[in-house]
Amino acid sequence: MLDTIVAPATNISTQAISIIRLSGQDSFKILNSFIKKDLPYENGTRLRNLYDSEDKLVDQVFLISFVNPNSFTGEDLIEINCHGGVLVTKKIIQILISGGARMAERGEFSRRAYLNQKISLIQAQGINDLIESKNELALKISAKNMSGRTNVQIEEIKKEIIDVISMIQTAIDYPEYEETDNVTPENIKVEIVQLENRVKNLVTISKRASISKEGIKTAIIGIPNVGKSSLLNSLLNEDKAIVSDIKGTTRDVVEGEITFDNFNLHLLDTAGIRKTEDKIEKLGIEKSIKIATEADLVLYLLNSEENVEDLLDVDRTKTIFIINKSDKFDEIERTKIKAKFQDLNPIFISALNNDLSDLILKIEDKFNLDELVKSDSIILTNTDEIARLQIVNEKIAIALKNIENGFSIDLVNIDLRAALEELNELLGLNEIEEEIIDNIFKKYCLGK
Ligand SMILES: Nc1nc2c(ncn2[C@@H]2O[C@H](COP(=O)(O)OP(=O)(O)OP(=O)(O)O)[C@@H](O)[C@H]2O)c(=O)[nH]1
Ligand SMILES: [Mg+2]
Repeated sequence: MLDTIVAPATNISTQAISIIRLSGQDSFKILNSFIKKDLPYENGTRLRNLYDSEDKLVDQVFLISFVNPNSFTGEDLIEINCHGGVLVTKKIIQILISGGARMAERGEFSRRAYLNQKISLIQAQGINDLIESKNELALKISAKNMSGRTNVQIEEIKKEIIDVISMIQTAIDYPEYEETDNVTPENIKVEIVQLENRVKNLVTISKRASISKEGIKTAIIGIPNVGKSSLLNSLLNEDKAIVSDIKGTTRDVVEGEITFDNFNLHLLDTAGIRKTEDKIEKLGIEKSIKIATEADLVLYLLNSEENVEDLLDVDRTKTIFIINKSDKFDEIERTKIKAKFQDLNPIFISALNNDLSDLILKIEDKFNLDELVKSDSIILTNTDEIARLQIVNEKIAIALKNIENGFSIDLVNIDLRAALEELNELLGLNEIEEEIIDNIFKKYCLGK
C-alpha cells in the first residue's frame, strides 16, 4: 500500500486561507488523532479544532473529506483549510507528518491520480501546463488537455486504427466469411488515407502551437554598435543590457522574455559580429553565430553603410532584417537605403526612440496563431507527445506506401500495429492484442 502523503495545495504565505492536502489510506486515521471528534468516513465538510500532540490548540480548520475512489487522487483524501499564516500552515503539516504521513514529492498527487486511472497522462501534463501557462493560447490548450478532451480525440484516432487492423486481420484469418468480401486493398487504402490526414494535421498544428508554450528563441544579431542591446532594452522596456558607443560592448549573451497575446519571445542579445584578435570577443562572436543558427527567429540588425555581400549567411525564412537608427535618416536617405537592401525587405526602427511598431507588427504577423486560438482542434504541446504522434504518423505513412506498392495486407498490418502501439504509449496504455480481439468479435460477430 502507498504511504499517506501531505503537501500544501497553495503557496505558503501570509494569506486568508491555506489549503493542505492529505491523501492515502491512513488519511482519516492520521487526521482523527489530532481532532477531538472523529471525522466521519464519508464525503463531506466539517469544522474542527486541530490540536498538536501535546493537546495544544493549533487552529480551527475547515475539512473537506473525499472517500476513495471519489477524489482527485482516487484515494481517501482530506483537504484541510486552515488560517493562512506561514507558521500555522507549516505547523499543521509537521503535525500530520508526526502522525504518520510523509511530505509528498513533486507532482505526486497527480501521479497517484494517474495510477488510479483518475486522469490520463495527457491530462496530467495539462494540469502542469495550465499552472505554467505564459500566454492565452498556452492557457487555452492546457485547459483543453486537462479536461480530457484531447484524450477523447486521440482515442478516436486509435479506434480508427483498430478498425482498419481488425478489418485486415479478419480478412486474413477468416477469408471464407462474407463480411470480409469488401476488404479490398482499395478500400483499405481509403481508410488509411483518412487516418493519415487526421494524424498529420494534428502533428502540424501541435508543432506550431508548441512554440507558444516554449517561447520563440529569438537571436538579435549584427555588427558591433548597430544597436542590438538597445533593441533588447527597448523591447523589454528596461535597461537590461549595457549600451555604449564602444564597439564590442556586449561580450556574452543577455537574455530577456517578452509576452505577446498568443506567444512569447525568448530574446538573446548577442556579441556584435566582426573580425577581431581579442580572444574573449572572438569566443562571444562564435557563440553569436551558434545562437543564430539554433534560433527560431533571427532579428538581424543592419548598419546602412554595410555591404550586402558581407552579411552573415543566415536562414532567410526565419530572419527579419532591420535597419536601426532610422531617426538619423530623412525620406531621401530612407529610399536610398531601401533600394540598397531591397532583396532583404528591411524594417526601419529606432531603438533609441522606442519606435518599434513596424517590427512588432511584422513579428505578430509571422507568428499569428489567432486561427489556432479560435480552432476547435485538439493540440498537443508536450514535445514527447508530439514526437510520439509523429512516429504514429510515419508508421501510417509507411502502411499507406506499402499498400500503394501492392504489398500484401498482412505486411500493411505490421506498420499499423506499430502505430497503434505508439498511440497506446501516448495514452499510457498497452494491451493491444486484447483490444483488437475484442473489436473483431464485437464488429464482425464471428462465432457469435
Ligand atoms: N541615433 C540612434 N542611436 C542608437 C539607436 N540605437 C542605439 N543607438 C546608439 O548606438 C550605440 C550602440 O548601441 P548598442 O545597443 O550598445 O549596440 P550593440 O549592437 O549592442 O553593440 P555591441 O554590443 O558592441 O555589439 C549606443 O551609443 C546607442 O545609444 C537608435 O535607434 N538611434
Ligand atoms: Mg550590445
